[in-house]
Amino acid sequence: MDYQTLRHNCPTWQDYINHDFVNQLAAGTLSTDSFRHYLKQDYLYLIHYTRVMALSVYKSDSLAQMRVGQAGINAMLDLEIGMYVDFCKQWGIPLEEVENTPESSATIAYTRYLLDAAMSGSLADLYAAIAPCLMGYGEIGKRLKAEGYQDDNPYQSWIDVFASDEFQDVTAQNEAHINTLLTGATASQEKKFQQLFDTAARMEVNFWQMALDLS
Ligand SMILES: Cc1ncc(CO)c(N)n1
Repeated sequence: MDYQTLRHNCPTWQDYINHDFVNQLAAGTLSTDSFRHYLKQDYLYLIHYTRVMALSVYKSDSLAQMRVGQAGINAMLDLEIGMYVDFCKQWGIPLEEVENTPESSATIAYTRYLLDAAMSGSLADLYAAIAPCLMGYGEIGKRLKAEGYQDDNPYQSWIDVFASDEFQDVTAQNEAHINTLLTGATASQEKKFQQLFDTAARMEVNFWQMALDLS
């Protein structure tokens, strides 16, 4: 089994990648309220996600596996969370306000699901569960870049992070890593990988919808 098989078999993948939130953001027409809501919830999400990445280091057997986890942690803390901190500055949102925002149900469901999968499963299970997150945003960044950018898009720096060579390098490294981890799995292990992947992708759709609904 490999990453492309998981992606291909996932029933909600296209709903995730082509969600209205993403298309409105790319067109620059997304309401600022929705983006603000997303910004705060995604910041909270990324804190938990980084903890999952740290668990990937804990579950690693080799230095090479640990380094993949390390690159993921760096991408979160330096690239993604760094970008949100900049957005907060630019939009006049104090960081304490973000950190004290109550988590939405969609945020709690997704982050705790990932943490549980990471804690209770194998390293391969962990990567099957986090693959939609990292790989999906990489795919979105690549697509938006290929489609060409709108002038004066207030959300351009969000797109730039996911379209950047740095982020694309991390996703390419992760795809290779996932493929190695999934190789030689038994049928029951493959079933579990797909379930983890599909559930996470479903939660990604809910996450975009939460931002559009301000829920
Ligand atoms: C909900 C969600 N999924 C994926 C990413 C990409 O890391 C993100 N920032 N937020």
